[in-house]
Amino acid sequence: MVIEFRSVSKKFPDGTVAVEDFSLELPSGKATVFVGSSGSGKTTLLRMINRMVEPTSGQILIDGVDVATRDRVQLRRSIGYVLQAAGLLPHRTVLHNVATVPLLQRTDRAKARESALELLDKVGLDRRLAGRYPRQLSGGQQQRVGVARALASDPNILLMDEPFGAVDPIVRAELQVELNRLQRELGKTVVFVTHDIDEAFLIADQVVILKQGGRIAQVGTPAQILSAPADDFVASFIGADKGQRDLHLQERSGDDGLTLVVDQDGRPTGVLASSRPSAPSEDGTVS
Ligand SMILES: Nc1ncnc2c1ncn2[C@@H]1O[C@H](COP(=O)(O)OP(=O)(O)OP(=O)(O)O)[C@@H](O)[C@H]1O
Repeated sequence: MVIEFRSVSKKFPDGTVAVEDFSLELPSGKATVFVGSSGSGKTTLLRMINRMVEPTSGQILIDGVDVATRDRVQLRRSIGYVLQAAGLLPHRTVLHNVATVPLLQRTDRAKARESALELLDKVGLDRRLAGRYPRQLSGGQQQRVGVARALASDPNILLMDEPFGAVDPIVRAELQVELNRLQRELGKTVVFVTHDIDEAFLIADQVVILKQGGRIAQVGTPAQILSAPADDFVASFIGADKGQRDLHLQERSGDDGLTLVVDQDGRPTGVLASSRPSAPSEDGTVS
């Protein structure tokens, strides 16, 4: 499903302008990542898609339909939402957490249970964890449950707000790879928020680098941004000014055939031009 922002602004009652005149199309079945420093309006942008926050002006359309015309509860249930702390219900089992929305929608209990178990398989969790409570899981496992729960109503859109922020770097890398796989397999329109540019490059089909007030510094594929940062702000944000690192190559698991140049810490610093010969703007190899 295509999501379109049309001149969207959000001013909170205390006068804070979180987003000003933001327009952008988020392509269907692709992952768009909003990345920017704290307070740049990422979460506000995300929450306006499912009407947890209402814009002050402008419109957000999903497949051409203004979300303002949709029933809020229905809209929210039709869109998957994953939060940093997984947002699981502490006194419910893993199975119950995953099946929450289908049960609310009065899906047959046995059917909800079976699909919840299948979702655990899908996100790489052992079915034996189904009877546990969230506190009996590791942070990474909790995040997987959070993703399974968001997928339970089979939404076409998945909103993810710093979902991997609270887990350690190794588990985080695993979750990023898993998300790439799921994204390819399920073809959802994913909107992902992070302040970590490296995470953005690993996950995104479309990267949106934001300044304060939700102002767009640059939009493009990871390859376009890495090879041609729009200005000094972007160059500095993506670390292009940090000088040479100890570089090697890594195939990205997306379907774009991209080969990233990464440093010794696995942070993307460039893209190999020969992997996508048809795109003339992607001629910069290493930043
Ligand atoms: N309910 C609110 N009332 C007033 N101001 C708010 C409210 N929610 C957010 N803001 C302000 O709007 C701006 C954008 O906030 P937002 O949470 O969208 O940023 P963010 O880029 O997601 O930041 P972070 O990375 O810190 O989560 C900030 O200045 C924030 O303080």
